Amino acid sequence: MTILTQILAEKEKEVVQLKKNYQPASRLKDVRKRSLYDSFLNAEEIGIIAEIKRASPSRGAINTNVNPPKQAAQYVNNGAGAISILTDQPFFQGAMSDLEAVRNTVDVPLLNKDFIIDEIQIDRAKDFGADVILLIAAALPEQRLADLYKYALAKDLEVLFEVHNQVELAAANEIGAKIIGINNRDLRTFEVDLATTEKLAGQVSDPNKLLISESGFRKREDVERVKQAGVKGILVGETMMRSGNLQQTFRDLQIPL
Ligand SMILES: O=P(O)(O)OC[C@@H](O)[C@@H](O)c1c[nH]c2ccccc12
Repeated sequence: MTILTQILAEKEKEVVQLKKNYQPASRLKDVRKRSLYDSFLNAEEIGIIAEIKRASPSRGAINTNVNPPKQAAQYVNNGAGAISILTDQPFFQGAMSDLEAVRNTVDVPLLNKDFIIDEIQIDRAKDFGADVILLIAAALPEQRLADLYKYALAKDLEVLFEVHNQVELAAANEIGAKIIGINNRDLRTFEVDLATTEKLAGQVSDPNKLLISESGFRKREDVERVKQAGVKGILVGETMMRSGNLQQTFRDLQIPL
């Protein structure tokens, strides 16, 4: 059984509980919409989505003492264009309350990073302050992805549609995803290879698609590589969470387009 399968099995249980217990109610103090698409598509620099990730199945504990709103504020002060908040608890030690806390601290677009398999998780993401949700092509059949995509749009959320190979990229196009995340990490094997972005980004010619490269960014040359491939943004987790000098880390990774 792959890790993705294990995570999805846990999500099934979480969704059962949510359907029993979750009382939909917006917690938003500031309802203004923050668009990842608009802010990244025509930017003059590579956009950086900095992630809050305490731990992960592939890397174990990363930074379990993080204070999410404080960390998010530092990300934004150093130039992050958006923040990703991992809210999965069993595998990543995140929480929905992290998202809410960050929402009340910074004003950039927020991505709720989780394994979404059901509409109720989208309702909850919206309630807790997400502007963008993640849909992982590898997690669900295409018809289900299409349904969830539509549901999110109807709730005025944006979707980062995550792909890792050509079949998944074809699904993204079929569904009409405007923001495509190319994950350099294979969620089945954990192997990270920036060539994934090089291969897949070259197959997207529509200038109205916003391409984001995800995972494995450590140094400037990594960003140069995916910039050549045509992406407008990068998603950086571990390097941010381990950085002892965020100003320096952002200086290294932020390059003009
Ligand atoms: O820590 P990294 O290598 O910078 O990766 C960040 C991000 O791309 C990664 O956390 C991620 C990409 N897709 C996901 C799906 C679920 C959970 C996590 C992820």
